[in-house]
Amino acid sequence: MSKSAPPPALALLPPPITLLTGAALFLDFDGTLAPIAPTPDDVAVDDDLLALLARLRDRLDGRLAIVSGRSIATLRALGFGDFLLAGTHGLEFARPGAPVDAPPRLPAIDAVEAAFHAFADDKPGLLVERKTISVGLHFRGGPTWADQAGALARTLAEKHDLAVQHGKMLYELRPGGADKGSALHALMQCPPMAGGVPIFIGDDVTDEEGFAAATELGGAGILVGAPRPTLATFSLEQVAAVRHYLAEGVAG
Ligand SMILES: O=P(O)(O)OC[C@H]1O[C@H](O[C@H]2O[C@H](CO)[C@@H](O)[C@H](O)[C@H]2O)[C@H](O)[C@@H](O)[C@@H]1O
Repeated sequence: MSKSAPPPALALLPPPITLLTGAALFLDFDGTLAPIAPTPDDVAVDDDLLALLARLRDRLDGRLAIVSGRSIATLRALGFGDFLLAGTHGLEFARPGAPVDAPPRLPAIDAVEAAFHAFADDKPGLLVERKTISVGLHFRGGPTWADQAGALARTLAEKHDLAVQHGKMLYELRPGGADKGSALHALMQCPPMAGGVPIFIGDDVTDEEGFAAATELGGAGILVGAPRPTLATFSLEQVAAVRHYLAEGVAG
């Protein structure tokens, strides 16, 4: 987690298009490249988005990576197989066509998954998301369960020595020791990202470490969504604005 507390909510300016010149671009997925949907499986990636990202990556001499809470297996299934990827909040990495560099799935994650199911399965609207090396408890369809879901997540995290990742209507349990900021630092050490100015675009609290890391290295964060306390420097109001901004970057 970042050591600096986010400042109070301010209305931030949109990023200038010149910010993309020489950028090493780090893009969150859910809520940034694709609108938030009722469930994780309701999200699809369209060919226009993949083509736009491929053109932008070429323009940036390869310096474009997807940095997501989704697992790399899921990112690849969604269509991002040709891109440099960091998955599960900075725990997994993969280059196009190469094996995934990730820690093993811990037995504790299976135990948490069973406990999540025991809690959620008789409660309409709750959803347990099985992920490669983590597990999520979604309450978007049952928001009245938010407090109990959070209490359960924290109890299980302490019992099994895992990290709690709070997302949008989601508690996820995963091994600790990484976040999107550490992912950015790691990717900036080697080609193709090394030598660029890091720009991180994201919408969620899980993206704040990415904003902090990009800023530390002389770049900037771009928050997607309404004003809130953030370490980002700029903002774009919604997914459509992100795609428009990236398209402007391709056009130069
Ligand atoms: O880092 P991201 O790429 O933003 O991924 C974060 C989590 O995104 C997904 O959950 C969120 O999006 C879902 C689909 O829009 C939505 O239904 C859910 O309420 C959100 O929390 C994904 O399911 C998680 O695994 C990711 O960690």
